[in-house]
Amino acid sequence: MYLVSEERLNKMKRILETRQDTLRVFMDYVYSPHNLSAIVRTCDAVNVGKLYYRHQKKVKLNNEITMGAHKWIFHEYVDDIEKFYKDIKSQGYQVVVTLLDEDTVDFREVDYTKPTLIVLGNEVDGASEISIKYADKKVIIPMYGMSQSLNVSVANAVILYEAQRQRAAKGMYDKPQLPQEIIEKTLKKWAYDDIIEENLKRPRKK
Ligand SMILES: C[S@@+](CC[C@H](N)C(=O)[O-])C[C@H]1O[C@@H](n2cnc3c(N)ncnc32)[C@H](O)[C@@H]1O
Repeated sequence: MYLVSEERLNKMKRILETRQDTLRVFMDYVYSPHNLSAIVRTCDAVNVGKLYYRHQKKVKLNNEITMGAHKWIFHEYVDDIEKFYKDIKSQGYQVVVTLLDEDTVDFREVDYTKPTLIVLGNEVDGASEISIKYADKKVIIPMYGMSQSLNVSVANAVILYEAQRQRAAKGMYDKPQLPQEIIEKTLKKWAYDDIIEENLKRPRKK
């Protein structure tokens, strides 16, 4: 029988204690499973607080898409986009929309140590009109080659690692942002899910 080792439990605890609750990402109609997977993995690596997504077919993040990384990230499907933006702004978040436009600033000019929602646009159409309407900042990653844009998952990584750099420099990975009761509750759930999943994978002895 599989039981969670102390080492694995400590790892789960460390993830929750360094989680950047106030750094969040919204995938605004990003649709390619490959891109979704790469974005989820980078969000996991930087330890973002939450990942929001919406998609025409209400795609559910699953192992096939994310290679398992979605298990460790708090994620939420956005149904009512107006309500979503109103709620997040009322919680004091700045909305930073990534965009290929004239009317943008260099992504490094933003202070990502503030509560921040980073918005990623669709692979073909870019960010939606509604996201642009709610943007506090519109940012661009400068491009000097022939290509007009980066792959959306690459753009996500570039911006998240700038946010990670600024937050680490400010010591924001050194003390927990999540309330203790959320850390404990999540730890219990992760440990439980881990045990169930591992035991289901193991062949039964006859
Ligand atoms: C392939 S791009 C979309 C291109 C689309 N034709 C447009 O004009 O927006 C997909 C998404 O990646 C992000 N992105 C890609 N390159 C970027 C850059 N250089 N600066 C800012 N965001 C970028 C944006 O979120 C964009 O919506």
